[in-house]
Amino acid sequence: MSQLASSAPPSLGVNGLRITAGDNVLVPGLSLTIGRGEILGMVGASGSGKTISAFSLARLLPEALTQTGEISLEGERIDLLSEAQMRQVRGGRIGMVFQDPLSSFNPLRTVGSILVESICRHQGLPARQARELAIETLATMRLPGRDASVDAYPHMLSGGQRQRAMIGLALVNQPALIIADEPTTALDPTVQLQILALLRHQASSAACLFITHDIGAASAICDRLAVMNEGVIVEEGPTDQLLSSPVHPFTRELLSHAPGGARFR
Ligand SMILES: Nc1ncnc2c1ncn2[C@@H]1O[C@H](COP(=O)(O)OP(=O)(O)OP(=O)(O)O)[C@@H](O)[C@H]1O
Repeated sequence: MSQLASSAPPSLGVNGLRITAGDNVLVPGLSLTIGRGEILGMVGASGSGKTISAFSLARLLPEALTQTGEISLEGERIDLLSEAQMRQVRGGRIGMVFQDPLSSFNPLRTVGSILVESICRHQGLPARQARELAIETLATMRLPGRDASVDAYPHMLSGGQRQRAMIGLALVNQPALIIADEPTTALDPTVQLQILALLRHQASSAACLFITHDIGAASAICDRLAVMNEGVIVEEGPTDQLLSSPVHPFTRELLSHAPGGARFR
C-alpha cells in the first residue's frame, strides 16, 4: 500500500456508537471502519441491532431512539453536523438501498424524475443534463429501453428492476458510503445474484455496509464480515477466513443454521 493510501482516512469510521431507547441499551458501543471500495457485511440474528446501527450512520433513527458516538465520513465528523447539513449528506455522500423500493419510491413520480431531482439537488446540474445522467445511470443498471425506464412509474417495473433503479439512485451522486439493508431479500434467488453482482461492480469506489440475514449473499460480495449479537460485534474478519474458521460460538451457531452456507463462493 502506498504511503498516500495508508494515510487517507477510511471512507467510514465509527467510534463508540451507542443507541438507547430510554433506559434500554440497544447498541452499547459500536466501532468499525470501512475503506474506499470495501464491502463490509453485517450479519446476525433478527433483532441484533443491524438495522438501527445502519440507520444511525445516516442519523435516521426514529425519535424514540437516541444515538451518541463518533461517525466520520472521509475524515469528517458527520455526527456533529446540523440536520440541514445532514439532508445534504443523505442521497449525496451517503446512498441508501433498502429491501422494498416500492415503499421508498414515491408512487406518483416517475423513476427518472426521482433521479433528476436528486442529481439537481446534490450535483447542481441543469435539468436537461440531469435527465441525460438519469438515463445513463438506468442503462448502467441494465434497465431496459432508455426512455421507457426513465419515464416509468415505480409500479410499472418488476421487483428486480425497481431494486436496480434504487441502486442507481443510491450511486448516481457518487457517494462515499452506501448503506444496503437487505437489498435483495424480497427477490428470487437468480435475480438476487444478478443484483448483488451489479452492486459489487458499480459500488467499486464507495465504502459499502451490506446488512443481511443471508450468509450466502454476504459471502458472494463482502470483503469482510462483522457478526452482530445483541448490539455487539462479536467477531469480524475477512469473509473467507471468518466463514472457514469461525472462532466465536455465536458465529459458529449462525453459520450452522445458514442454508447452503457460503454457496455463492
Ligand atoms: N423505534 C424503536 N423503539 C424501541 N426499540 C426499537 C425501535 N426500533 C428497533 N428497536 C429495537 O432495537 C433492536 C434492534 O433492532 P434492529 O431492527 O436493528 O435489528 P436487526 O438486527 O436489523 O433485525 P432484523 O434482521 O430482523 O431486521 C431490537 O431489539 C428492536 O426491538
